[in-house]
Order: sequence, then C-alpha cells, then structure tokens
Amino acid sequence: MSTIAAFYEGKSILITGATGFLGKVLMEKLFRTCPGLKVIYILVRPKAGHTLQQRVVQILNSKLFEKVKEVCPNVHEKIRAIKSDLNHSDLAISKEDMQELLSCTDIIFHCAATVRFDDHLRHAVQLNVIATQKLLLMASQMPKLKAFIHLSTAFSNCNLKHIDEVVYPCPVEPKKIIDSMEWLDDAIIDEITPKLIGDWPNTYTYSKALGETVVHQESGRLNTAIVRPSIVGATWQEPFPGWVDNTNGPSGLIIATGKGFLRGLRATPMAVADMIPVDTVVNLTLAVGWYTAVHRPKSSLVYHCTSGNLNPCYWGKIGFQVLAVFEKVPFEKAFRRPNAGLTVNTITSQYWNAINHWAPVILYDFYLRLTGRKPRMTKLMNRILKMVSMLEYFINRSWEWSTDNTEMLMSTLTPEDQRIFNFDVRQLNWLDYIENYVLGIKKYLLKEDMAGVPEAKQHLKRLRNIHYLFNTALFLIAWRLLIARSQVARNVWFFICPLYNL
Ligand SMILES: CCCCCCCCCCCCCCCCCCCCCCCC(=O)SCCNC(=O)CCNC(=O)[C@H](O)C(C)(C)COP(=O)(O)OP(=O)(O)OC[C@H]1O[C@@H](n2cnc3c(N)ncnc32)[C@H](O)[C@@H]1OP(=O)(O)O
Ligand SMILES: NC(=O)C1=CN([C@@H]2O[C@H](COP(=O)(O)OP(=O)(O)OC[C@H]3O[C@@H](n4cnc5c(N)ncnc54)[C@H](OP(=O)(O)O)[C@@H]3O)[C@@H](O)[C@H]2O)C=CC1
Repeated sequence: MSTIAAFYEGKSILITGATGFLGKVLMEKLFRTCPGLKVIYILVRPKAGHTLQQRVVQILNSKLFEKVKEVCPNVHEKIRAIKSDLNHSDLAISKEDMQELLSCTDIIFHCAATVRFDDHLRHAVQLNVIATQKLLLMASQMPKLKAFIHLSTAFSNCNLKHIDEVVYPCPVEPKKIIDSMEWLDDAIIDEITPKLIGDWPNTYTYSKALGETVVHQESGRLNTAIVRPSIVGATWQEPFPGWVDNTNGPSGLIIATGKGFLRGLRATPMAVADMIPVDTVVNLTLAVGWYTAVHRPKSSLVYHCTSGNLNPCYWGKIGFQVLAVFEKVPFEKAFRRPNAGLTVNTITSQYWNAINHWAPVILYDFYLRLTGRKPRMTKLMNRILKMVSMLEYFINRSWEWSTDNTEMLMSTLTPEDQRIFNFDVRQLNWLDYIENYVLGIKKYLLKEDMAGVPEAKQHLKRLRNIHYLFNTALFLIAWRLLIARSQVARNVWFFICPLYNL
C-alpha cells in the first residue's frame, strides 16, 4: 500500500480555500486515494446566496468528483463544512466548531487567499497575512496537530531573479504592516502602497511574501512547510486531463484569444513559461504533508513546485500550440477568427491595441447601437486589456527556482508513491498538456459541447468571408479616394485596368 495514503488513514484534515481551484483538486485527490481518512473539515463562507451545504453539494456534484463517488460513496459524510470568514478578526468560527477543530485536527492545508493582482493592500494583508497568523495561533492550540502546510506562490519573491527554497526577509516587518493597517485609512494606504510594495509588481505577490514571513516567524513549535507553485494550470492527468474551473492566469487569456478578442500580446516568446498543472501541485502538497508530519524536519522547509529548471517551456511555443488547437477545435461564437501574435515591442503592441483590439469593438458597438441594442464590447475589451496589463509582468521575464527540497522529497518516496503522488514534471509533454488544457477550457469552463465543433468551424468560415469582404471594400474606398486626388494613381489605374473608362 502507498505509504502516503496509509499516513492519511484515520486522519482529520483541515483545509482552507477548499472551494477554490486548488482546494477542490486537493480534496478530490485525498478522497480518491485515501478513502480511509476520517474527515475533511473545510472552512467555508456563505457566498452568492448559497449556504455552506449548497456550496458543498455543488462541489460534490461537479464532474471533478465523479470518480470519487465511485471509490468513496459516503464522501458527503466525510466532509464537514465549518462556517468561517477568514476576513473576520476571530475567523468567525463558532465556539462549538472551534472546540471540535482544536481537539480533532491532525493536519492543516492552508490554501485560502486572495489571488487578485489589483486587490486593495488592506484586503490582501487581511487575508494573505493576518488570516495566516490567526490560523497559526489556532494551530498552536491543537494537541494532535502533526503538520501545517502553507500554500504560497513561487512569485512571492519575483523581485529576485534566482530564488532559493528559503524565506527571504521582507523590507518591512509584517507586524509593522499589520499594525499600520489598523489605523491608516484607505486613501492613505492607496498612497503608500507603491512605496511599500517597492519592486513587487502587485499587492498579491507582496502580501504572499509577508504571509511566508509570518509562517517563518510565528510557527513556534509547529511542524510547518511552505509549498510554492508557479503558474497553476489545468489538470495534467488526474482525475482526468484538462480540468479547470476559473479564468485566472493563462485560462483567461486563452479564452480571450479563442473567442477572437485578443489578437496580440506584449510577451517574450523565449521567456520561460513556468506553468505547473494543478494535480502536480496537489501531489507535491500531499507528499509534503506526509513528510513534514512523519520526518519532522528540524526547520520549516520550502518546496518549489515549478517546471522551468527541469522541463522548460516557452511562451512562444505555448502560443503556437494554443493557436494550433483552435484550428482543430475552435471555441463557439467567436467574435473574430483566433489569430494572435507575441511582440516584445511596446509600439507594435500599442498599434495592435488600436487596430486589432479597439477598432473592431468600437465598430461593433456602433453597429449594436444602430440596431437598437446595448453596446457591450468596449467594456469587455477594457476588462481583457486590464487583465493583459496585469499579466504582462509575468510573460516578459524568466526566473530560476532551485528545487533541491522538492527533488529530495521525490527521492524519499517509494516507487508506488512516486507513481500515485507524481510531481515529476520531467514526464510532462507540453504540447499534449496544452492541447488538453485548451480542450478542458472549452468543455469544463465554457461548457461547450464537442458536437458543436462543425458549427463553430462554419462560423469561423463566415467570419473569414466577412473579413475578406470588409478588407476588399476598405481597399476599394481608399483607392477610389486616392484616384480622385492623385494623377499618378489615376495613370496607374488606367494602365492596369483599361476597362475603367467604359
Ligand atoms: C507565436 C504565436 C503567439 C500566439 C499567441 C496566443 C496567445 C494565447 C494565450 C497564451 C497564454 C499566455 C498566458 C499568460 C498568462 C500568464 C499568467 C501569469 C500569472 C502569474 C501569477 C502568479 C501565479 C499566482 O501565484 S496567483 C494566481 C493568478 N492570479 C490571477 O491570475 C488573478 C488575476 N486576475 C485579477 O487580478 C483580476 O481578475 C483582474 C484584475 C485581471 C480583472 O479584474 P476585474 O475586476 O476587471 O474582473 P473580475 O472581477 O476578475 O472578473 C469579472 C468577471 O469576468 C470574468 N472573466 C474575467 N476574465 C475573463 C475572460 N478572459 N473570459 C471570460 N470571462 C472572464 C470573471 O470570471 C468574472 O465573472 P463572474 O461571473 O463575475 O465571476
Ligand atoms: N492559481 C494559481 O495560479 C496559483 C495559486 N497559488 C496559491 O494557491 C492557493 C490557492 O489558490 P487558488 O485555488 O488558485 O485560488 P482561488 O481564488 O481559486 O481560491 C481561493 C480560496 O480562498 C477562499 N477564500 C477567499 N477569501 C476567503 C475568506 N474571507 N474566508 C474564507 N475563505 C476565503 C475562497 O473561498 P470562496 O470560494 O468563498 O471565495 C477560495 O476557496 C493560494 O494560496 C494561492 O496563493 C500559488 C500559485 C499560483
């Protein structure tokens, strides 16, 4: 039997962020490979008019959990949703629930975070730093606790070029930042944010760096570990390839390209695209949970979950493959034919923005207005270009992450665990992965049926014809205007087209 699966037998596991992208895959894998676990507590807040129970039912009824229900039919009995809001000063957990958590929890996986790049610093600090501090305090009161695993990001030190598996000191102590958030008002925080975050590109990466320092400084006698994934993408293998359910990171850009809105990106084709499949992150995280609890390393270890140094891929290659998949399997109801380019040149990118992005949507919104409908494309384009501008930092640079701890962990696993909890990215075939990723976006995120592919292809043919027609009309109008104004143009026209005067 798998050593890792055996370790999780009979254990009570607490997961924060279980309703998120990574949290769901983590829960799925735990239930499927360790059906003997006792219970998974998840800290959940009611959201969008849904109660806790409704949210749990929604997750369990999703496609992601289909296999789990076969292996572990009583899965709903093993999941216990605890009402909590991590933004709240006492995490808003009831006394009874807190008592149960304190006395029963064996392992904590702390995944909850705000991953928005444009979040207000106060909110980013509240969730990514203060809530982490509160959870550590709670963990320190758990007599049975064996490990506290904190999910961070490989970009928490993206101000450095080479990043080791260590917690780097922050320019300003997290305690000072936390204190200042209590008495500064939002306007002042807005003003000092650029100075505070310094060479971090956004409040997300900065607050994740602060969060790591809090784990490093305040874990006391706890067994803690930090897992740092890079850009987390769709599943590679498990429970099936290509599963993804949000538009973060590459997914949003792939949708915008496939639907024909995004026609060009300021990106460096030869920059390393350090993506990592979500199931790989989950496998490493579970292995880290086991190792930290059983081997109890003397100091808290950091594990990089990255692909760049073992199996590098590049943005140019990813772009080509994404477009190649759209040729075979296009998305439905595209606005324009998917066809995008990458450029490192800011002027070219601004030209593309004007001609390829703004001009078509402004024209289309004008057409919607003329036909008595509500214009909506400029708003959408605004959002897409905002997203692109936030991601540009990450697609124009390369980083080097050392992976000594991750490789050490891999070598500690039995061959069976290396197979079941596989996090060896050297085995990843990028072209296959990207193909499944794009198909996964189509099926699981956009909920498009594969039966609609012929119609989608037909639609693209119509768009191509409209495009040719539009370009021909534009050329003729320009030529006609030129002929009216220039004798040279008229002479050329009479020379190449003698029938003109008929
Ligand atoms: C040579 C040939 C070249 C060919 C080129 C082809 C190009 C093909 C694409 C190639 C892929 C390249 C991908 C590069 C991606 C690089 C990513 C790097 C990221 C690294 C970060 C580090 C990793 C981490 O640690 S954290 C996780 C990452 N976090 C994020 O990604 C969050 C980023 N997002 C945000 O911060 C915000 O969402 C923001 C600021 C971008 C937008 O905020 P806004 O308030 O405007 O909108 P939202 O509230 O977020 O969304 C509103 C609403 O719209 C939906 N939506 C958003 N985007 C899309 C979309 N693209 N398509 C469809 N729908 C979208 C969103 O879901 C919301 O819907 P609701 O129903 O309201 O929830
Ligand atoms: N996705 C990525 O590319 C990467 C992610 N990571 C890290 O992995 C972890 C998980 O990220 P991911 O799954 O992608 O993020 P998601 O945005 O998908 O999920 C975030 C989770 O945090 C929960 N959460 C947010 N605010 C609160 C709150 N106030 N109280 C309780 N729960 C809350 C959300 O709950 P709700 O459903 O109620 O909103 C959700 O379950 C994060 O720590 C992130 O930093 C690291 C590198 C890359």
